[in-house]
Amino acid sequence: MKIAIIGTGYVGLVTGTCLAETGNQVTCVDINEQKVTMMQQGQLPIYEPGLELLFHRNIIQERLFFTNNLASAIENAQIIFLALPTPPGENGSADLSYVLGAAKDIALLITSYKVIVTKSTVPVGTADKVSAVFEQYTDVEVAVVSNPEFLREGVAVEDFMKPDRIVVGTTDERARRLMSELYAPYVRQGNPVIFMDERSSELTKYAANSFLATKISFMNEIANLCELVGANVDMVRLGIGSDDRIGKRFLFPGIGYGGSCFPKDVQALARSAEDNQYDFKILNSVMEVNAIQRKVFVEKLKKYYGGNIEGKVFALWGLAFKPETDDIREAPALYVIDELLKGGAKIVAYDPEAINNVKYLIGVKISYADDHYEALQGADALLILTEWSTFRTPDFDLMETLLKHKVIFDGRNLYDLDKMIDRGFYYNSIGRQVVNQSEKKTA
Ligand SMILES: NC(=O)C1=CN([C@@H]2O[C@H](COP(=O)(O)OP(=O)(O)OC[C@H]3O[C@@H](n4cnc5c(N)ncnc54)[C@H](O)[C@@H]3O)[C@@H](O)[C@H]2O)C=CC1
Ligand SMILES: O=C(O)[C@H]1O[C@H](OP(=O)(O)OP(=O)(O)OC[C@H]2O[C@@H](n3ccc(=O)[nH]c3=O)[C@H](O)[C@@H]2O)[C@H](O)[C@@H](O)[C@@H]1O
Repeated sequence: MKIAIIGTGYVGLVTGTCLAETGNQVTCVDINEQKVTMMQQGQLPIYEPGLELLFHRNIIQERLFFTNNLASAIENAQIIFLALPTPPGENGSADLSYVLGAAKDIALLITSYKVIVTKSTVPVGTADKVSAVFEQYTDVEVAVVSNPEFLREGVAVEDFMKPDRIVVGTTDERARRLMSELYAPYVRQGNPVIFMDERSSELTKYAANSFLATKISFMNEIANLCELVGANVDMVRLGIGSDDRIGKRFLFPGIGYGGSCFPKDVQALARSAEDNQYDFKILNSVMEVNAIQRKVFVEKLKKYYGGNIEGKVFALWGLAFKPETDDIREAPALYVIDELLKGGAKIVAYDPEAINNVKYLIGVKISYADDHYEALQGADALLILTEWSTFRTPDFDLMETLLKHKVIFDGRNLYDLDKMIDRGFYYNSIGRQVVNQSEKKTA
């Protein structure tokens, strides 16, 4: 099939590459000329595990193309995917200007039937708005389909190639046939392509993200309670997760969810409920808990130093909002950095992939290390903010020689409490007892 993808961010580029992988002819369009030039030269603008191999293979085999010329990209395309940003707009509702603007541009160019697919996360009623744009600017027939994306950054290729499910919202029979054909190679193991109306499909996406965010905020509250009552959240997590009705996944407490989606999507759904005179109480609490969680982490740190962190040197392990990505959008690490700097502390940060994005964003206000051990040199404490696998089994002997004090604040619960007791580290994690309180004297 001939496909056009408008927008080559995390979603558009993964979608385009993975659709080319099953034999489709895919042209990706972006307004960012620098990005397009990079991709035309065979360079990936993002870090996403497993993407590089597929990206190069499909470029070499001439199934994957990049351009900033919308007209040439959509001319022969049967299906046009909109993978454009939907950032928080006024009052937190989704800003549809990218999506509706692109719809208008496309409407002014097309000369034959097209299936227009909204891959971006968009509020209920957007398919109708997009259809209205086409009705206004062209007489050519189109079917506007909602096809939300459920991939996770860091495992995006795997998620796209083997999705748990594919949701397609359409009432147009021709579009339904084309979408079934397009996705058939991805559901050969039997996972469903679930067809529904456009509105239900649009809401499904927000409901999924909001439910997952709710799970995380719930566990963060359980973790906070664990600290007060002397329970261990890891044990509670295992205890409840083995119940199939609850499930083992997405029960990890931490310093709050970040990323480009959960924060904006929970907010957008709450806003959308409000617009419909519905007070979505749970969502408001989910957001409140999430905002508090990163503050709790910084407060614990400050309390340890008697409220004064001025001149302290902190080694930060992890800057990305989650491991296996270079994405720092809404990363809790950015909040922590900001608060530490406000308190007069010094920071030496390390992240395997996100360091350049942080350098670009905040520059020389903090120092950067070339590896995680280098960051520890002379630091008063180590702060773990992203659970990269390279941090999981570090050389503790080496850490002891590098750190000025054996103090770790772990926002991701990477280490075993007994091990830290044996090692004599002051170890403060989430929802578990604080280990080796006596070490505090050394700080
Ligand atoms: N990042 C993720 O993991 C997921 C994102 N989504 C949703 O997918 C949508 C896109 O998200 P991302 O890929 O993260 O965004 P992104 O910000 O990484 O990429 C968007 C791309 O669109 C380009 N663009 C903007 N205006 C354009 C135009 N008029 N024509 C062509 N290109 C244009 C930008 O230059 C950029 O490269 C959002 O609605 C998001 O909520 C859904 C599932 C997962
Ligand atoms: O709409 C989107 O953009 C995507 O949002 C999330 O994917 P993503 O943001 O890439 O990453 P997640 O793995 O979901 O993690 C999000 C945040 O939650 C945090 N998290 C996750 C799981 C957990 O148990 N605890 C926890 O604190 C992570 O650290 C991270 O900050 C969803 O998982 C995807 O299904 C969805 O497509």
